[in-house]
Amino acid sequence: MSKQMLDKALADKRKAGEKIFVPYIMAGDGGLNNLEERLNFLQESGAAAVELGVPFSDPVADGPTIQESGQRSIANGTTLSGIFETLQTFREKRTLPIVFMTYLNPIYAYGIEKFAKSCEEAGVSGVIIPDLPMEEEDLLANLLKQHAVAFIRLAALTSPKERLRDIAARTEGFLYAVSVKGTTGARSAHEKEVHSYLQELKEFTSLPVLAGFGVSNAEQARKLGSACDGVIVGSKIVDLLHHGKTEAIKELIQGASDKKNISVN
Ligand SMILES: O=P(O)(O)OC[C@@H](O)[C@@H](O)c1c[nH]c2ccccc12
Repeated sequence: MSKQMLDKALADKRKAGEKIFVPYIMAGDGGLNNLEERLNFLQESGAAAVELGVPFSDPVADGPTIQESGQRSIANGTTLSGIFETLQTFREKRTLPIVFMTYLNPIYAYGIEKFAKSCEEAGVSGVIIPDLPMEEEDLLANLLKQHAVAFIRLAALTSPKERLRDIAARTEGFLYAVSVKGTTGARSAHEKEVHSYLQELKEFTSLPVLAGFGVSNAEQARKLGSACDGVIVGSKIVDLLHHGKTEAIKELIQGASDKKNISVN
């Protein structure tokens, strides 16, 4: 059921000819009691879904902005159980699909089977696990399937073509196209090869391809979005939220999908 919610939300955007915008926020940054309000705000601002970070002490793929956000969240006492409980409290009202971004360790510590079950119960539509290589994913993949939770795979710029094809064939919900070589964080520009990489990924899957990493303004979002189905923005959103600049978030989301201004490369 929850996977369906994600599939439908993304398909609706594509049918309407709109680009997909998925903001990332860290659960528990500022306290878990702001979560419902933040999700509502992002939905009203035009987000198609939200990537919700689960804080972890050793986040290998996170750049400084997301790391600090995770540390604030941990200092607030955020746990995976607490996040599930909070999501449960407004599950019925919620129409915005949520995907978790978490590392394998918190899932292991919580219990893999219990994790898949809790995702279903809390209405979590999908999960992204950046430190779980394709070769090791079987056990978790089956459990997630049983509980109708989309297992969103990540493609990397450095992966050979055959591997990208394989990853694209396996992904569920959407394909996360990591668009920089390195960790998360705002960057001034993307490398030229990103455009052809995104177009190639589009050929490998009929699911939406979303570009993430290094997108921090509407122009970058439109540029990358013109080669795929939309973008994921993390560090910039986390930073603006932390400083209470909600208007700027609205402008960023709306500017990213402004059809009048699509720049052609
Ligand atoms: O922060 P950026 O550069 O906008 O990138 C997105 C990113 O933050 C989010 O998707 C994310 C946060 N941590 C991750 C770890 C791996 C993959 C993705 C992520």
